[in-house]
Amino acid sequence: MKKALHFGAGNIGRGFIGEILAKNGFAITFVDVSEEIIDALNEKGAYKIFLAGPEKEEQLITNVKGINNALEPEKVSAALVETDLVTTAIGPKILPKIAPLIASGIKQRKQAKKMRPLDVIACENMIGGSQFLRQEVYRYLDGPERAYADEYLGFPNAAVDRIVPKQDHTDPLSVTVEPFKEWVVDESQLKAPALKLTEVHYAKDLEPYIERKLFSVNTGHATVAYTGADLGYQTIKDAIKDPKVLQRLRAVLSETRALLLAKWDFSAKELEDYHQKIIARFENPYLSDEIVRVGRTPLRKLGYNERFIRPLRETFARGLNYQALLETTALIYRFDDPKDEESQKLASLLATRPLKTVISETTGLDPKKDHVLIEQLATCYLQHK
Ligand SMILES: NC(=O)c1ccc[n+]([C@@H]2O[C@H](COP(=O)([O-])OP(=O)(O)OC[C@H]3O[C@@H](n4cnc5c(N)ncnc54)[C@H](O)[C@@H]3O)[C@@H](O)[C@H]2O)c1
Ligand SMILES: O=P(O)(O)OC[C@@H](O)[C@@H](O)[C@H](O)[C@H](O)CO
Repeated sequence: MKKALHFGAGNIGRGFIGEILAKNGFAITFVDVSEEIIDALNEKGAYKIFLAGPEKEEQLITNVKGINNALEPEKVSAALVETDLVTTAIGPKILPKIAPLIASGIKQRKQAKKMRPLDVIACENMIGGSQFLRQEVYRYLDGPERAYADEYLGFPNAAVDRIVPKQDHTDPLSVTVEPFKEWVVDESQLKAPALKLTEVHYAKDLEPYIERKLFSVNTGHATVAYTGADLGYQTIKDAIKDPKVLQRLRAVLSETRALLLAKWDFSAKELEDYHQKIIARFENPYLSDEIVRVGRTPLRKLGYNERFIRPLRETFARGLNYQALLETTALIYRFDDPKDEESQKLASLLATRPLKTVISETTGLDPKKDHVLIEQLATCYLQHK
């Protein structure tokens, strides 16, 4: 049986990546720091996925086990020597933390003279996720190890799309997911094309796909979250029933749609259908997704290449409309989740530093070059009642 090593046994890891790997005949070793999940995987060797729809269809994923990388890091590198594929769904900020483990596995593969290709696919919500992981891994490799990795290791970028909310099953492994799913991998960066997965789309150029996904699903999702939070809602499905939220979502999607149309080879009809489908996904009555999950880590979401600042910069540069994006981005500074460290850090920055400095430092916008956007964001923030 083929072997996959997957980092991050959380919602999307079990609820999507695990499903596809299992369907493709892989035995999966999940790596995670959650003792509860890893122990349960090793005890049961299987888990269930439920589809959030009227039928509540279920699927059993078998041939799974786990390694706790906080307790047994050496087992992770040993597993990497024997694996046929590596995937991650762990969060962009955690990738640098697992890079040394992956590097150590690569060193051992080299020592064991494994002269066969291996792809490492980061399935995170970020542009260039696998290539970012590659950079982090290479920091721990010397010259000959880098040469080995150049020859045998691929880090193809990817875009993954399936809404998997926080779970409330009594069984820690069961996971409820939306029926929709899409996984796109950059074919040009594959080292082991013989291991192409069914139900995964391989694109010659991933950029249009990742931008379409991030600036539609994720910009839209976060728009519902931050607008909904501001109006006192707790869940995405409740927030989107409010006409003010839906109107803001439509306005934001129309702005990012104009940008995607200007940049890439999508047709207007294709993008309109895609956006309509996204709205229906957010409205799914069988899925309960909390606003605090979708709005989580607001400092990450304010990043220069992230779901708001990049479309803001690019619509601005192209003379396109960006008013709804601007108003929504300003709301991120008002998002308050006492359990979210980044939300609390943002509040403390706002309390102690000048507003425009905070905007510039949190978004990476340049006070000289991007002063118009910084001014406009500050005005939106201050005018908000
Ligand atoms: N949930 C979704 O709808 C969804 C959809 C598409 C993409 N994503 C992306 O997938 C990634 C994971 O999201 P998620 O929703 O599954 O989050 P999650 O919190 O459910 O899962 C993350 C897992 O990583 C584990 N983890 C954290 N630090 C670790 C470490 N140092 N070593 C090993 N394991 C560690 C956590 O214990 C957790 O089980 C994110 O990049 C997210 O943007 C999520
Ligand atoms: O995972 P984040 O924090 O980048 O974004 C939150 C949600 O928008 C996201 O997890 C979506 O549910 C997912 O990207 C759908 O494919």
